[in-house]
Amino acid sequence: PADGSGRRPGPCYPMYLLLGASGVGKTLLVKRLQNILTDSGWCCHLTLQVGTNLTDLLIQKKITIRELGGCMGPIWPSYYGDCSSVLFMIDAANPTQISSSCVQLLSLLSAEQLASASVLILFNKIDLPCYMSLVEMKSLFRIQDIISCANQPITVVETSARDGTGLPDVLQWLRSTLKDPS
Ligand SMILES: Nc1nc2c(ncn2[C@@H]2O[C@H](COP(=O)(O)OP(=O)(O)OP(=O)(O)O)[C@@H](O)[C@H]2O)c(=O)[nH]1
Ligand SMILES: [Mg+2]
Repeated sequence: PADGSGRRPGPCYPMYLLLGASGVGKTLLVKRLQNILTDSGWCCHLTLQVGTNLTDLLIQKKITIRELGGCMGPIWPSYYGDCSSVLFMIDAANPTQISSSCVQLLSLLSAEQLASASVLILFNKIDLPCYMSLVEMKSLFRIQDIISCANQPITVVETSARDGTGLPDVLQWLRSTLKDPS
């Protein structure tokens, strides 16, 4: 039984990477997704590892989400080989972080190991009054150019991990990535 006691720390597939700068809301997102799934009768299992959070969610089948803290940015690429899809989170209420997030996003999109990964970009914290709208973000961030130049299928969502806005879209994206085998 998968009760966690004798569990090896190795990846369970499919593996999703959850990336983004420090404090954008990755850990809260995963907790919220777990709560939504648990409330609707699915079971979840959370494993904590040093520096990385591994979360198993049951969505039709079991998937594993590995959160890599923003402070681990330099070693993100060492996890690319394991993963089938990427969730990249941006704090829409923190304009000063956007250009560095843009650089991180471009570098992950150009990584050879992620060439066939599905990518979900989350603009989080849209509950805050100072958040930038998707229209503003798109022009600042040139998201349209990034999407059309990338080889990966990219989906963009606006979320609030705090009040739950957009989280059904995240779950729907997770399900959709399970449907088309990549
Ligand atoms: N207002 C608001 N606050 C949020 C939202 N999502 C996360 N936060 C808050 O932002 C802070 C950082 O959230 P975390 O989930 O710890 O961020 P993280 O991306 O996991 O950060 P690292 O693990 O350090 O990389 C916490 O105080 C959260 O409560 C959101 O959608 N809206
Ligand atoms: Mg975290």
